[in-house]
Amino acid sequence: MTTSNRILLGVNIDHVATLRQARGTRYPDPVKAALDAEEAGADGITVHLREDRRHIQERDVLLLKDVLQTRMNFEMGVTEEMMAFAERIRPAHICLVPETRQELTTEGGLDVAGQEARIKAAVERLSKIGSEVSLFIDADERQIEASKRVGAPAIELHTGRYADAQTPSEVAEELQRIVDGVAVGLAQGLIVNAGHGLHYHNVEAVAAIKGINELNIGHALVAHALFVGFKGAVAEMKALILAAAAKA
Ligand SMILES: CC(=O)[C@@H](O)[C@H](O)COP(=O)(O)O
Ligand SMILES: NCC(=O)COP(=O)(O)O
Repeated sequence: MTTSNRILLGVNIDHVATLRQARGTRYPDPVKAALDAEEAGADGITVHLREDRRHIQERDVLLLKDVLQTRMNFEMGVTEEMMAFAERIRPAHICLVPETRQELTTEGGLDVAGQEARIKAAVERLSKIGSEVSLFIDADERQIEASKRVGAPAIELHTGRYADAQTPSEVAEELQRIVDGVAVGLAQGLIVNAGHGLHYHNVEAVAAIKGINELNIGHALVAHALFVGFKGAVAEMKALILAAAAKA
């Protein structure tokens, strides 16, 4: 089991694109946000090219591919269209996520256990282009073990339920679910990332879980950037997670 306190910050820039798409303008440019994030200490840049193109567009992904100094984590649904696009851009990391048109945001984890053959085929196909494939799943032992069986080297635990928890006991219960999930993932030899709904006020407890490789954070950073600028928002988050991991 990894016991190192090293933790990485993946900055998700989707919601810079949400603001742009709201008016159909050329600004704000998520590519500029990515470069600013890198300057402020981001270890990687995450983008989710949704089937409905509500925020990130192909143009963003293609430009990022050329200009990123760090690495791209490309989130995608398991569809033929996305598989073909990923084969074209060959991102360093690919995270397979569940997607439905009506959802406001990604509501739950990918059901790997319920569709092992399909996910295994996708992992095999995407691994051939040299990408490290991770599966965005709930912190559920069954899903983590299935992720190992389908050959994914990495998982990203969905922290949305923890972020949405209201009472202290719910928060503690959801945090424990993530702590347990990390332990199961590490015991399976998986790289364990986490993300979704993480904010300045709830991130430290997750960053303090030993063995987590990377946190992917977007919405809270973009919101805070309105008041302190994108570089400031990223630098603040990075300092917070590094301090939390160092104290653990
Ligand atoms: C897969 C995931 O965790 C999502 O957070 C996504 O990356 C953000 O985009 P949405 O807000 O459109 O769900
Ligand atoms: N995979 C989670 C992610 O990239 C960021 O999610 P959020 O911070 O925008 O909720």
